[in-house]
Amino acid sequence: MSAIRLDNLDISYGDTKVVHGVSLDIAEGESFALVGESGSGKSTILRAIAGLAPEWTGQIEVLGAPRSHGVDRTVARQVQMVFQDPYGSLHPRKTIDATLSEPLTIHGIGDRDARVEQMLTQVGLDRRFRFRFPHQLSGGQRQRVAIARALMLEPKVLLLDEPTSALDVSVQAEILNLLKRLRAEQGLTYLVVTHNLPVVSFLCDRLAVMRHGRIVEVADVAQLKHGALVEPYSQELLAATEGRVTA
Ligand SMILES: Nc1ncnc2c1ncn2[C@@H]1O[C@H](COP(=O)(O)OP(=O)(O)OP(=O)(O)O)[C@@H](O)[C@H]1O
Repeated sequence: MSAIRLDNLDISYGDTKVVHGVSLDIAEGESFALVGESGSGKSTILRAIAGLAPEWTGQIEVLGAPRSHGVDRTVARQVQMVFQDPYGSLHPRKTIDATLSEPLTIHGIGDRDARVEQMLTQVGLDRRFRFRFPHQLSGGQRQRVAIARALMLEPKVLLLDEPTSALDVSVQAEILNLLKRLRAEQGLTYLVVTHNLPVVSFLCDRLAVMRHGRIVEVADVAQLKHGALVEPYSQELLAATEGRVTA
C-alpha cells in the first residue's frame, strides 16, 4: 500500500498558487526526500499533508484513505511532523513530560508515565530529562524531544522538515543516526524536506527535485550518489552542493 499518494496537488496561499500539479506515490516503509531551491514549495507540501495548509485541490491519500482539508484526528495518529527548529517548536514553559504527555491526553490514551519514559529511552534521552524545560536542553536534545513527541501516537509516517539543519554539524550526524535507527525499528515511512544532499544519500531511498512549485525529476538515491540525475536543473543542484556537508 502507498503511505502517501499525491495526485495533481495544487496548493495556494490566498491568491498565490505555490505548488502546481504535484503527483507522488510513496510506499509504506520508504524514505523519500523533497529537494530543490528555497521557496519551491517543499515545506508547503508537508504542511498540506499534515493539515496545516488548507487551500489545496487535487488528492492527498494517507495509507489508502483520502484526507480531508484541515485537522483530521485519524490522520494525526498516522502522520506526524517534525520541524526544523526544535526550540521554536517546543513550548518554552512546558516540561518535556508535559510536551510528551499532551498528545496522549488529547487522544485519550492512558499509561502515560510508562509511555513517556519508554519514549525518552527510545530517542536516547536519560529519564532525568523528563521534568526539564526546553531551555535546559541542548539543540540536539531538543530535537530528540521533538522526534519523541512526534512518535508518541505511534504514527506510521513522519514528515521531517529540515530536521537537522538548525543543529551544529557534530550533532546533525547523531540525529540522522537516530532517525535511521527509529525507521528501521518501527518500519516508519519518512517524507523529508532538505537542502542537504548528503542527508538524502544517508537517510532516503528516493528523491523528487522541485523547482517553482513543480516536480522536475524523481530519482533513486543510487542515481544521486552516482551523479546520474537526468534533468539539467537537478544537475545544477548537484553541482552547487558538491562538497558541501550542511545546508
Ligand atoms: N504562510 C504563507 N503565506 C504566504 N506565502 C507563503 C507562506 N508560506 C510559504 N509561502 C510561500 O510559498 C512558497 C513556497 O514556500 P515553501 O516554504 O513551501 O518553500 P520551500 O521549498 O520549503 O522553501 P525553503 O527551502 O526555503 O523552506 C514561497 O514562495 C513562500 O514565500
